[in-house]
Amino acid sequence: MDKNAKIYVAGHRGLVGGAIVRNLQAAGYTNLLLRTHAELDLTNQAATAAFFEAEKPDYVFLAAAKVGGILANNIYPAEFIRDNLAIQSNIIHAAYVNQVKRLLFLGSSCIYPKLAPQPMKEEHLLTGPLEPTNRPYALAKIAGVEMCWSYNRQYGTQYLAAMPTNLYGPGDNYHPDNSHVIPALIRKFHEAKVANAPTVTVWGTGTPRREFLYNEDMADACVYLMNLPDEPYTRLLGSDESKTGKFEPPLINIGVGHDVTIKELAETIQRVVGYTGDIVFDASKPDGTPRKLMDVSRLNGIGWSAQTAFEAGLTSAYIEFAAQVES
Ligand SMILES: NC(=O)C1=CN([C@@H]2O[C@H](COP(=O)(O)OP(=O)(O)OC[C@H]3O[C@@H](n4cnc5c(N)ncnc54)[C@H](OP(=O)(O)O)[C@@H]3O)[C@@H](O)[C@H]2O)C=CC1
Ligand SMILES: C[C@H]1O[C@H](OP(=O)(O)OP(=O)(O)OC[C@H]2O[C@@H](n3cnc4c(=O)[nH]c(N)nc43)[C@H](O)[C@@H]2O)[C@@H](O)[C@@H](O)C1=O
Repeated sequence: MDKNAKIYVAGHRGLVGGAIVRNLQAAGYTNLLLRTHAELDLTNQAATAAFFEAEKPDYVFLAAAKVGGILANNIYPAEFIRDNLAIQSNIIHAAYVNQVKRLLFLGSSCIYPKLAPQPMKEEHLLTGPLEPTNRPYALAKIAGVEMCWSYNRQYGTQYLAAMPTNLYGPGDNYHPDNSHVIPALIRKFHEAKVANAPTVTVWGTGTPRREFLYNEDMADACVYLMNLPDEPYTRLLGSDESKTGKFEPPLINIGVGHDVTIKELAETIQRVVGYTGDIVFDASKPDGTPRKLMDVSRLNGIGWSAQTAFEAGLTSAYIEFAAQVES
């Protein structure tokens, strides 16, 4: 991307979108196109089409989505499938109509089957049933991958779908119920420390395994992918199955390549926060997928790997959260 290229970051106030903006600005990109949800509702097809027609971005990072943790996915399944299908469909089509050069669509590791072999490779997509707690969201994201692939095949576009593992970091959503596990536990341990509470309750059995990537690393991977030279970028764009007979969607996993149990995660956050009480597990809450570890060899093979050590990333996230609640 030229430093003055017009770059649209959809979802620029979110955990990932915010980090992409910081990454681009630090690298000297000056022509960023940003709209809040209130300024442009991306579920509105006409408004999205008019925005693209007026602004004609060169590159698009599609980081706007309806996002939440295991409970939010369970409580609001209609919103998770409807909003995500609408946002991605409106943006991908408007990008094609207005000749966007490259688009990076962000999906999620939950697109893979609940019991996929571990670590999960890109080729494991659509090889088995999905995890029920997030199937509506996962199906929307799978449709996004298929849409990128279809537009690439029919129209020659250059749309790539990146599938991040679970993310965390500064700018996260710390809602007590709707958030993901890391921000939820940072809040729970901090509040228990302040209140001198004897226990903190962690959902589920503590046995599921999760892989976590720091949001600034995620942003770095996104910008790295967008800036790849034609070779290897075009190699990642998938092949036409009707010609090659191969199932090769334009897909790339983004992760760190190792995981921890929720129990180990809780103990690490307990240490980072400095909470001295006990942890109890509430097995009446869902565990979700038993394990979803990404195979990141495709990403490593093109020269990118995550840099932030887990405890250092958790410490930065906690410092930001503590500053927020104290201000
Ligand atoms: N967080 C995670 O652990 C993971 C995230 N992902 C994916 O990464 C991407 C980014 O997620 P994340 O940054 O965590 O999400 P956030 O919830 O932090 O941010 C989402 C952003 O999308 C915007 N948005 C939502 N709905 C609309 C709408 N209808 N119109 C316009 N803007 C809208 C919000 O705008 P506003 O702030 O103005 O309301 C917000 O900036 C998503 O595609 C998500 O599925 C994938 C795996 C894990
Ligand atoms: C990113 C990813 O995020 C979601 O899938 P998930 O990985 O299951 O997400 P989660 O972070 O909410 O939970 C991870 C694990 O942690 C346990 N857990 C313990 N205590 C708390 C807790 O207090 N809050 C939460 N949220 N979870 C907790 C929880 O029971 C589960 O076993 C989907 O949105 C999915 O669609 C998606 O893309």
